[in-house]
Amino acid sequence: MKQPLSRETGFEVTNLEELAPMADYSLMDHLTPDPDATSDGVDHRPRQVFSGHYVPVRPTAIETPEYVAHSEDLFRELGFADSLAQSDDFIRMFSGDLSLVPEPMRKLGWASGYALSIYGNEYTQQCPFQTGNGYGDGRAISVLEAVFNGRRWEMQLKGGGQTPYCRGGDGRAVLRSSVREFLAQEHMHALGVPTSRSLSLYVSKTERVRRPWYSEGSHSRDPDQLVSEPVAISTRVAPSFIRVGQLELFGRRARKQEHPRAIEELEQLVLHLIDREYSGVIDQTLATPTKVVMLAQAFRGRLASLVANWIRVGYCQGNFNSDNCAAGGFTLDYGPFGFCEVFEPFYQPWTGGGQHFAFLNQPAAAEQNFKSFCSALRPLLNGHEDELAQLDEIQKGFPEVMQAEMERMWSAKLGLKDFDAELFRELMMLMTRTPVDYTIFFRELSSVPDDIEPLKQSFYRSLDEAGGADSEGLLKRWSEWLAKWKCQIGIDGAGNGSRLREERSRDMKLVNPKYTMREWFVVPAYQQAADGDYLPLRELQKVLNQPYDEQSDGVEHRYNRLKPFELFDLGGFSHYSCSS
Ligand SMILES: Nc1ncnc2c1ncn2[C@@H]1O[C@H](COP(=O)(O)OP(=O)(O)OP(=O)(O)O)[C@@H](O)[C@H]1O
Ligand SMILES: [Mg+2]
Repeated sequence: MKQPLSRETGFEVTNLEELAPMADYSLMDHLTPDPDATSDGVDHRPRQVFSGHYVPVRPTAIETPEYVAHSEDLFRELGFADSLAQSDDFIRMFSGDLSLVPEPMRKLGWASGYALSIYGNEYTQQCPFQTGNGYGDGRAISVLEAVFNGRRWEMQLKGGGQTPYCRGGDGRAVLRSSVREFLAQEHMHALGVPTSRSLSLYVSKTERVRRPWYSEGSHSRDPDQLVSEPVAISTRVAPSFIRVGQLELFGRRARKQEHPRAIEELEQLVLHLIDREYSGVIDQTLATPTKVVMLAQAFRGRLASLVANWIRVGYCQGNFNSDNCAAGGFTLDYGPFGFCEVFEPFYQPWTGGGQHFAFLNQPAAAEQNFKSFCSALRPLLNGHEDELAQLDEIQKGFPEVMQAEMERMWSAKLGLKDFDAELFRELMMLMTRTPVDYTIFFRELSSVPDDIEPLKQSFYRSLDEAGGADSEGLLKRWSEWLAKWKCQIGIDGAGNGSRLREERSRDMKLVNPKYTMREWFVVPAYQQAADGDYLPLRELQKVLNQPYDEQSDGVEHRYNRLKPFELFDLGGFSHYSCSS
């Protein structure tokens, strides 16, 4: 039976009245609001925001909201009863209507500005004013900060209507993209990858918007039609939503001395970040320059580990700009992402993304974001030569730290104590040339097979075919590789069922998931959800939330499968042009 986890309170939260006392808006109270914002928060026009950390905004509720799903795991962690997700006042709040929330909850949310760097290059033209002052949360609005079971969380609606940063966009998210983000966040959490979390998902029964998307069976790279889709609001949860891009906005303003409080606003934001994301590792009483150096060091470690984890589970972020890079070192912004099925080193599901954000280029993209992060901090170290030199060293050391994380990760995936570069290189070659399914291959390998027969389940072409399909002699090379690998993991000659072999297998299965979020499972789930049938989505949610478990035969039969050939190169399945 499920235990209520709310240890402090000893009961599960079943309605907003019980939740309200946990609200604590320290961000709104300690950071600076935009001085030009209207007090009622209904100023939704695109405009320039010159200073302040956030704009108070009233979300625009979606019409006739209906419950789609919530995260039972997160609800349990927060001490919420599952019934809360379908209670009227909770649905109202998390579908964007704050007008009736009980005090001390507030009827205003907040949106933040951020800057954009793409692969380390600063951009300002992406906002309608060409200054960068109109860029930020265009459709993300935080609505609550609260402390549950001793942990502080910020809750943010995605698709909650226009903000001053909307750049003329409608501020909405469609059900399709909301389902993808909702499922992916909890799947990543279950995979053990740091991420923003999913709280809830509500769809409008009547409100729709038009978005470019693919017609059925389209092989076009770009969407070939405009489709009308239901709007939805998903709520995501994290200790903070501070992005590298947000630090950059304030860093750039400080660097250019754009207004008299620019440096102070940068410092406030950095201290807030430390408080929210790094309080366990950075002592509050230290002087700011020391804190800044420690922050860079801590973020470097988290970012490198995060990206190594992405690669471990086959995740490609797709659009790893600085504004999609959370300063807390977790995954944020599930837009044009995808999970690698056929192993391709440069897998990139987003057609607009380019190779620099492709699967195995993510460590290099992370390095660029880290460079942007360090540049944003630098104004705080003006006149502190020692700390500046330390920051430079930390920045320079990124590739080495990243490489060490990658080697650790590959070693774990392969059950090795130490990284073996030659064994790894040969494997990459075989995986690419065969080619294999990334998830199925590593999971099958985790069973420590006697020969390559079980591994063939992951092959996307049958090398056994008559007619010279194996002209490169790959099967022989696979067998040789397997023998070498077994030798390296120390089970060469160890019989089936030997203790060592069992141990290796168990450890490898803890890092090599069996189930992954294949887009062709997700497409029918969001299509049926658009027709009002949410059961397929909830079934998929259950499967993806236990990715390392064997699960039932039925689940295995349906979900542990190679991508069907007819879905290759299909728009919306294999690639997408945008995500909104
Ligand atoms: N429909 C929309 N209306 C207003 N702004 C939008 C809309 N879609 C995207 N934006 C804004 O455009 C920018 C780039 O979009 P991107 O796809 O990176 O983010 P996103 O998916 O909206 O959100 P996030 O990064 O918050 O997860 C963001 O600042 C985003 O807020
Ligand atoms: Mg984004």
